[in-house]
Amino acid sequence: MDPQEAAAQLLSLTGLAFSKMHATGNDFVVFEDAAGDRDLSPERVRALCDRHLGIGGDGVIRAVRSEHLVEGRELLAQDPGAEWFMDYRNADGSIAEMCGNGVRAYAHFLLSQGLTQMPAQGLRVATRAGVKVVRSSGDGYSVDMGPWAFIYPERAQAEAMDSAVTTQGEGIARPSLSVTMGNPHTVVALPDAAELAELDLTAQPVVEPLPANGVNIEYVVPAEPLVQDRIAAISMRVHERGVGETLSCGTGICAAVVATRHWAGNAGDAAQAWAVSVPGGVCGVRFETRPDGAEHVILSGPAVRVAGGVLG
Ligand SMILES: N[C@@H](CCC[C@H](N)C(=O)O)C(=O)O
Repeated sequence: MDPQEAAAQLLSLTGLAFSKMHATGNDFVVFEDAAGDRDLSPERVRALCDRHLGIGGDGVIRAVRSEHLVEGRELLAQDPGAEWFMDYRNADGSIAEMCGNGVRAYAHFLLSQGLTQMPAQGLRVATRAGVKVVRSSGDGYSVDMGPWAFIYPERAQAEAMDSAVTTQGEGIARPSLSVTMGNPHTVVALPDAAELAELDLTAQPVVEPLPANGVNIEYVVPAEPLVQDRIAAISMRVHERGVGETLSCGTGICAAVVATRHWAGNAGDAAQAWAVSVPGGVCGVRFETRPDGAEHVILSGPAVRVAGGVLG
């Protein structure tokens, strides 16, 4: 970003109190705007997220009372407990439907700033991908991320692959599987940890076909054997839509588990839970089937408030 432009954008936010949060290294600038008065333009988001000229982050999260946003009011009408809306923006200023690490960081922000308390049945957070329920867990927070779905269900079921991903510096298109967790993901399996470590994710990988609104891309290596002591383990790196490579992506972790389980067939059925290692730490994933038959993905992991400050 141009330094003068960044300075001007930050000046326009003078006095804004913020927290710097992270969840397995996926980092966010989080602030309260209860009444939804702040114009969170893409330029302001880019300035806040700039790692040299701003605070630095993979995204910005604005805490708005649901009643003050059109999307929030719609959710509140069905779910009066969803008092706070997570307004999530990627570092490039684009809007994303959902953020699995962000929602844990957001819950931790609301609780640590005294903006809400943890109800016995869990904290209901309104997002553009619906209401998510966050609970305290042994490793920090767990989130019911809702049901998963294949983006191209027919191809996914018939061929277990539905798209191809070409990564910078590689002359091959690798087969992949596309999953929505409210936001879009394409998952690629790699044979071993060395290939995962060597990937060049400094440029946007090319995905064919590209989902209409772009996609996050996860590269996974399943443990060998996949399941030990009823825990399935995978390692993952991610290139996030609107950001670039990040140290972790919660929705990406869920999508990676869904794809790996699909590929593993019976071998994955023995797993009670999944442990996903990313450069920023480890998250847990498990599945829960609801009475209506829908299979929900439960994501768990830490959330940390690193620091707080005031702009200007
Ligand atoms: N890091 C997030 C996902 C953030 C949004 C993503 N970049 C998108 O555009 O969909 C996560 O933890 O899920």
